Amino acid sequence: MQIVVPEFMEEDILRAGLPGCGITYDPGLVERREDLLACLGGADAIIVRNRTRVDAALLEKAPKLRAVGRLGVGLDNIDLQACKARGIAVFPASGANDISVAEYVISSAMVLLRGIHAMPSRLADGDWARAALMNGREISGKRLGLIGFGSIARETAVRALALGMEVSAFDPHLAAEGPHWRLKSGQVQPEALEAVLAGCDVLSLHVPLTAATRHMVDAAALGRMKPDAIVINAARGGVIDEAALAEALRAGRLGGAALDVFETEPPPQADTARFAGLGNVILTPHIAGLSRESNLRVSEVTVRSVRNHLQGEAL
Ligand SMILES: O=C(O)[C@H](O)COP(=O)(O)O
Repeated sequence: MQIVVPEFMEEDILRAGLPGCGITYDPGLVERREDLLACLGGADAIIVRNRTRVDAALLEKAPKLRAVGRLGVGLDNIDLQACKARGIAVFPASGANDISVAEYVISSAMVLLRGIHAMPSRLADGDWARAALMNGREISGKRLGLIGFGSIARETAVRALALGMEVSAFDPHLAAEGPHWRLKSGQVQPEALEAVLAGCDVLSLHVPLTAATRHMVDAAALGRMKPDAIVINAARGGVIDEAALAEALRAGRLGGAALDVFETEPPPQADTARFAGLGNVILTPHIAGLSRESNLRVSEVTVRSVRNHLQGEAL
């Protein structure tokens, strides 16, 4: 069996989990599209992160392909319909990076509410800016608003409730009544999108990027929020209108933002320059779901799914 992996993963887990397979592991292959397409002729499975476009052109070059392993949960880089039409199974690593993303959201919220993220460099420059920071806010008693209430949002809510936050969530795919709103650390309040936006102190996005969610948080949505609210996006860049967010921050109509994902990745300089000079912003290079622990879990889950599928089909 032939497995092609054009993006980074835990190589030991890959090789140990697929013994006897021919493995092409080249984390730089994603940058060399022609080379990637050229080595798919005999591939039974491909394992990707979010940068490999698994589209009709790629599938055409992979006539034997039976499985796509996804080292994450976002599937916007994969043509699911084309895979389905060919009978190719797609395996996201559901659940494997939930905790990492949830911890990213909570830690960003705490740091932005307190305003402490810029302090090390200011102090190193000799700026004892005590007065500027003594109005930092506690997370306890604040309201977290979630857009989307899947498993990552739930892990985030569990932690927020344990820290004394109130949590409300908008998810049109879930019934307003039901046990799914009751978590081990408390109760989440289902709300309409408008109510979540208007009532929260911290907004966190947890929806995939689809035609329906593109720019779901636009200038109008941001305009409904409290002027000191924090916006956190560790979902997908296109869900929020980055230009509108930067404008709202610059105009002082929001309290701060943490962005881990961008409309284009890596973002062109003009996109990140929008946030230059803003003291209340954290920008990170799509790492919310990546940690030592989640990298291991994600690789293990993905290898297991691909192996089980290929073995099952071979029987
Ligand atoms: O979709 C995800 O789970 C995150 O984007 C992390 O996965 P990735 O690094 O493989 O994109």
